Amino acid sequence: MSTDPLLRIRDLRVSYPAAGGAGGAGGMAEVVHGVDLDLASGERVALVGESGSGKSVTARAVLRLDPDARLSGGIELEGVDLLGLPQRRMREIRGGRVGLVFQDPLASLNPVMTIGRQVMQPLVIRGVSRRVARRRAIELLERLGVRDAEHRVDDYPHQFSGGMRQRVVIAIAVIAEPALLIADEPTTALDVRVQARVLELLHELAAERGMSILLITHDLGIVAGFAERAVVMRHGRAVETGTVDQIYNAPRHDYTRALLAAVPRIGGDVTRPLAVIGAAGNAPEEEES
Ligand SMILES: Nc1ncnc2c1ncn2[C@@H]1O[C@H](COP(=O)(O)OP(=O)(O)OP(=O)(O)O)[C@@H](O)[C@H]1O
Repeated sequence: MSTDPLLRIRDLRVSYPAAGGAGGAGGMAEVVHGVDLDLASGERVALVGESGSGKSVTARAVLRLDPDARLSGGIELEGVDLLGLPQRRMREIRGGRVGLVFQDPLASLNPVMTIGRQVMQPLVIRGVSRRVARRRAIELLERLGVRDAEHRVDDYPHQFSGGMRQRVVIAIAVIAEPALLIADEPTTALDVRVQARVLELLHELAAERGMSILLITHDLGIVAGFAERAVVMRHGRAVETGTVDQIYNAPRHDYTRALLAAVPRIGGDVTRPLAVIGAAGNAPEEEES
């Protein structure tokens, strides 16, 4: 049996045209500096780090979503080198073998297309009949907790709440049964209770379908109950990779310790101010209250 990972990223470097011509050769500035990441079939991995650490750029590189980005290194999905594929094949992979969920559900939905048509679309463009696609869309929305989905498929996005819209976005991402779901801060825009439910749904879907998930988050607090492994990113580099248990209980890198210290803990002292992550990656500054 093959032990090849579903996704294998090696020495990934991502550069963008540098503003004002500064930066590296050819006026490019490198923002991701040689990231390695493996994701096994059915595995849930979290990519964690502060804003600007390169998490989204890494995730977007997997699907080659930024036409301006120059990518080097290796990205293999199911043994296929994605960096060598023509754009036509990449379009098949997006929404096909790889589903995508972004932070802002409203921005990801078309305001003038019904929910049903948007959820059906990945199936319809892959040749499934409208009748079958509509049925599958209704079933999936119901599975994701959209009540009365039979009728609500004919609504428009503005008629859905934020949490319900994020379920719709998840439905669009998974309806074609991807092997991998990339979820970039999928719950950041939601209130805490809805956040927990959406993460639970993603977890259940992954288990039911054997789907892998790459969860991108700045919030180490949500990783423990969700992922099996985590990759901690800082300044465009993966500074620590390990099981969630190891990362939480025996972090090796100062920066990981600082991120952990910033997570409010249930049962912890809620009057203590949150730790601030030091600019040089030192232990967090703490203030007595
Ligand atoms: N299209 C782009 N052109 C130039 N630079 C970019 C582009 N997209 C991202 N960057 C830069 O790459 C770096 C990493 O950004 P990235 O969005 O991956 O961070 P992140 O860790 O996902 O943070 P956030 O949670 O804020 O999105 C940042 O310095 C950002 O300014």
